[in-house]
Amino acid sequence: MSRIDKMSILGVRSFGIEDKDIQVISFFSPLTVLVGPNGAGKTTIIECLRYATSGELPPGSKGGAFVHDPKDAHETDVRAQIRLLFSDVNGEKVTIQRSMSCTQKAKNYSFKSLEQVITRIKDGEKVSLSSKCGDMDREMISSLGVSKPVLNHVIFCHQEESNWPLSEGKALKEKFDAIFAATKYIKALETMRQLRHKQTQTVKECQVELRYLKQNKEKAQQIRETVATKEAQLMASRDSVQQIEDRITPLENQLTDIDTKLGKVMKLDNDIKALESRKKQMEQDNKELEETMEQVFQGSDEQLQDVYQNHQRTVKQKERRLADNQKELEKAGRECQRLNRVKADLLVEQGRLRLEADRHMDNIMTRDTQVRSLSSYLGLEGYDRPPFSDLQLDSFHRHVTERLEQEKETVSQVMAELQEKEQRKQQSIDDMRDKKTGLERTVELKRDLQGKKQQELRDIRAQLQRLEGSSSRLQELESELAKVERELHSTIQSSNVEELKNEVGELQREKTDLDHSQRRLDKEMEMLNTHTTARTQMDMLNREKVSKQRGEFPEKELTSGFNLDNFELPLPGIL
Ligand SMILES: Nc1ncnc2c1ncn2[C@@H]1O[C@H](COP(=O)(O)OP(=O)(O)OP(=O)(O)O)[C@@H](O)[C@H]1O
Repeated sequence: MSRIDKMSILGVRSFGIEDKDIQVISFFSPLTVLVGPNGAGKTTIIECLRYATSGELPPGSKGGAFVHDPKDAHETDVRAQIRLLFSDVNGEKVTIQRSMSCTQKAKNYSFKSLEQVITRIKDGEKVSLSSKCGDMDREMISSLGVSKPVLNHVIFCHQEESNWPLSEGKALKEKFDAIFAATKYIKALETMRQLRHKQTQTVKECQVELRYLKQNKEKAQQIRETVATKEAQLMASRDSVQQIEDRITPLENQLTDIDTKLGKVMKLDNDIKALESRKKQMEQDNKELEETMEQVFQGSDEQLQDVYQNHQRTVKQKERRLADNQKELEKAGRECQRLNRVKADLLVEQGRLRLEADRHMDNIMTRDTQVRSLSSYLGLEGYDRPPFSDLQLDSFHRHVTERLEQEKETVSQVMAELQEKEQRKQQSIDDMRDKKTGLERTVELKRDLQGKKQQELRDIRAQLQRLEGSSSRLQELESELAKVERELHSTIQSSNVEELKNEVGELQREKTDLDHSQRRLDKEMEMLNTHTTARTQMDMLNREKVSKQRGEFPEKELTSGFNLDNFELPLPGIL
């Protein structure tokens, strides 16, 4: 069984933040009783025990209320630390240290959970485990052998939450479920049920698959047997094929011999047939010769042989002549073809030339017409009746060339004159352009001057308007001044110089005062003008307001006028 030995507290709630403020509480067996007046810190000790063991902060202290108030400590940043020494379920000594900080911000506090360290003594050496809160809480639960809900709701139940056994059914059940870890069992049971369901499903699927696999296996067996039979058949067939092939080879050789012999036989047969037909032909020729023969040669065989040879020579000569003649005939035929082609080309050329001749005639006629018209235009005589001879044409050409030269000269003269004129015009255009630029610049300057003058005029008008108000007062003052000056004059005449000087000084001072008052009055006038404008605006706004209340004006008109937000009220006492 685990047991808590000691706990030190620093910077939690009313516990101080300095090292000297560390409080160490020792716990006794079998019972420790905390006694003290209200606000002494009993609850804080229980809260610290709860936080150290389960990592749970007291209710309502998330914003840093669990840490000593930085305002009380006159610090911006306060650190708190709780250390707990306890024996774990195995009786080994374990220390847990949890730290927090609270920083004072402009409006609130910021709470931060800092380092968490568990230290054990293993084989005489200290082993520290620094880890995140979640891991630390799990480690504490396994070390203490008590679940978190038991720590929070039973052992270190906060006094503010101590009446949870009286809470309503659902919350109570949840608490009990958490304390007795029933939720875990329910979850485990649910998980087991789901697992069982899944496994049953898997078994069913596996059984179905097994059936299929068995069928497949039987099929595979059958196929394997069939394959073996077929392979044996194939082997047997291969042997028989080999045997047949062995027998076929000599037969093929024999067949080749037979083919060769058959070819020879057929050739001989053809020879026989040819000889027979030749024999028949010769017999027939013989017969024909016998029939056509007029007289039978009566000489000897040698004579016949001579005659025959002579005849043969004559025949050969004739054959040669025939061949020569045929060659010549072929040559003549080729020449004839070539000549025909030449004839065709010549015919084409003839047609083309005829066409050209026609065109030439047309050109001549056109030329003559043009010569006639040009001669009449140029006033040349002797070119009225075409056709014209070469002589006539030459003289016409000469005349025309002369006239052309004359015209060219005239044109060049005219061109020179025109160029001269153009240069003069260009010069005058340039002058005009310069003048125009100068005038434009002058106009611009005048316009600027006009603008400035207009501005000045506006200023003067404004000044005049301002002065108009005070002009009457000015007139009064001027008349007063004139009166005073008259008085001064009369007094100078009637008084001595010293008195007069004094009086003059006084009057000058008075004048200065009057000047001041005049300026002040001017300012007042200006102000009055401003206020009059403001009043007019105010009246307008009031009128608009009244009209709006009556619903006379449309929305647009109401919003497009003065903005009431920007409107400044006139100075009090003036209006
Ligand atoms: N954040 C804080 N900073 C400084 N002091 C605090 C802070 N929070 C509470 N305190 C002070 O700590 C004390 C509270 O102590 P605690 O509630 O533990 O006393 P208690 O002995 O349990 O009192 P009770 O008998 O009334 O329950 C009060 O004096 C309170 O003013």
